[in-house]
Amino acid sequence: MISLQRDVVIIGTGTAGMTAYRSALAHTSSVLAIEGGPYGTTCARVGCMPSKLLIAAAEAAHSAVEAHRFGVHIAPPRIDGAQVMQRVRDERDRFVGFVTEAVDKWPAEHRLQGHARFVAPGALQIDDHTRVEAGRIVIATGSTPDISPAWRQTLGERLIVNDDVFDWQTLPASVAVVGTGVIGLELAQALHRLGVRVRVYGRSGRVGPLTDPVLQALSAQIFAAELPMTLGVELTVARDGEQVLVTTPAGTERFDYLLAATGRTPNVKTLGLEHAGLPLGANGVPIADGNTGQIGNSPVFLAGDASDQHMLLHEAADAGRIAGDNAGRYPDVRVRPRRAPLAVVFSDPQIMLAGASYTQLLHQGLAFQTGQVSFEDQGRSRVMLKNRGALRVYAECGSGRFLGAEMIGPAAEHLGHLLAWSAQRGDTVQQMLDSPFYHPVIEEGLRSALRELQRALHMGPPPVERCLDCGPGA
Ligand SMILES: Cc1cc2nc3c(=O)[nH]c(=O)nc-3n(C[C@H](O)[C@H](O)[C@H](O)COP(=O)(O)OP(=O)(O)OC[C@H]3O[C@@H](n4cnc5c(N)ncnc54)[C@H](O)[C@@H]3O)c2cc1C
Ligand SMILES: NC(=O)c1ccc[n+]([C@@H]2O[C@H](COP(=O)([O-])OP(=O)(O)OC[C@H]3O[C@@H](n4cnc5c(N)ncnc54)[C@H](O)[C@@H]3O)[C@@H](O)[C@H]2O)c1
Repeated sequence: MISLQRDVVIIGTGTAGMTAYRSALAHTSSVLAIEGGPYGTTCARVGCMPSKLLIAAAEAAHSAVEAHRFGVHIAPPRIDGAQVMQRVRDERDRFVGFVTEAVDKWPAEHRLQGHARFVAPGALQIDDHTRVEAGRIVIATGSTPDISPAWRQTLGERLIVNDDVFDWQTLPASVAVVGTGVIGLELAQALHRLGVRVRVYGRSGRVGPLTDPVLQALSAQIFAAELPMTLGVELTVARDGEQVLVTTPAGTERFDYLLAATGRTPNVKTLGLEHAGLPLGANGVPIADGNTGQIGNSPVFLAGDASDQHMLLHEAADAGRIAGDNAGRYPDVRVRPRRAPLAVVFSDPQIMLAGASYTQLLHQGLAFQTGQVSFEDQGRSRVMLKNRGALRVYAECGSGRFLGAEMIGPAAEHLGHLLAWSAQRGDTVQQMLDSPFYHPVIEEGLRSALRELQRALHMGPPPVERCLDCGPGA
């Protein structure tokens, strides 16, 4: 057994671990980053990037199918599944290559491969080869898909998760997608548009992460119009040769695979936390301060998906930076306020939540008002035949301070940024309305929603129907 001592040890070299490493290095060169799996990060290997590559291929196919609505007639697209998956894997490998190149440049004494677990407070064992005494530790171990053990036993390799999809050599004929959260929605729609027979199964009637009941209902309606869905049911699964049978009260359907998109669990169960002397929550995850990453008063910090908070790339990067900096400077731990919340789903139409969500506002007990725009008749959206969905914006009564927004509709990834930036700056609705709006753009729809909001706050005139400065189509 090799014995090592380091000022700062980071467990996990995903996005959070890599930013933690760089931040800790600013304080000490005695840093060790331990990786139990392949280098390359979840985002690049099996997450954000390959999923967006698959979605991009699906968008290309869908544009061809929809072209006739413009009077442009092209033959139905022929989808070459092998070529689609080849591009997904090639581009994915390129992104992964950028990450592994960065890790390769780290000094060899800063890297160690193996699974880390606590054997005592401040002491880690890596597989059966190394023991490390650490002054400070950052836990950045990420998350893994929740999989029902019973389904795994019944279905064997016919039960798949996102990781498996991005290693396919070609597209299968059929997939049952279980879960109507972010991963389920993005992957089910992409596969459907690429010609795979898909059915989406949901335990609840909810589709996607929107919390505003008006938009949640619209989301369910929009996606159910395109995707075969069976919602609000418990299902049973069986295996028949190389096929999966999914049974609900609505009947039994046969698929090549069952894709579990039923949530993700922080990777903390095999960390030996019972030996770490840390305060743990009911779910077994250490209780950390979101603005410092510190777990209790200990020299141990938590970052990224492992914290079970905001499982998003930019949040993992920020949390890693904060945790690494504080681990490096410990005991001089500093508070780093977090950015305004922002989440985007890359479905069509896209979904976004910026600033406080509707549900958060209800829980906070703030007096707020709502403005809304439908994209059905919105000028630019209609021009592009992207006129589905709605945006709802929220602001505080009395001050007129913009608080947040939720949306399903065109260009939500871009509107989400504008709105998260406004929420972070603490803009008032009036300040937002005083900003420039070009014509004809989807942002004019935002202006209509803000005018309605300003009126609901009793801070502005009644909005003019079919407003003149918007040209035809608000
Ligand atoms: C399909 C999919 C699509 C996504 N799309 C988006 C998106 O579009 N936008 C977005 O913002 N987010 C997206 N996400 C979420 C985003 O990928 C994650 O939030 C982010 O990658 C988490 O980074 P992390 O550093 O916490 O974890 P990871 O990158 O998973 O890193 C954790 C590392 O710790 C290692 N590890 C675990 N346990 C140990 C141990 N005991 N010892 C040593 N090493 C260990 C693991 O091997 C891993 O390398 C997506 C996720 C998925 C699954
Ligand atoms: N665009 C993005 O930013 C993006 C994309 C993908 C993933 N992510 C991140 O990854 C996280 C995990 O995604 P996810 O989709 O796995 O989780 P999720 O929590 O978003 O959704 C899980 C869904 O599965 C359902 N479910 C759970 N058990 C079930 C069962 N037995 N039968 C039927 N339905 C069941 C839940 O009701 C829920 O709707 C996301 O919350 C997000 O933070 C982000």
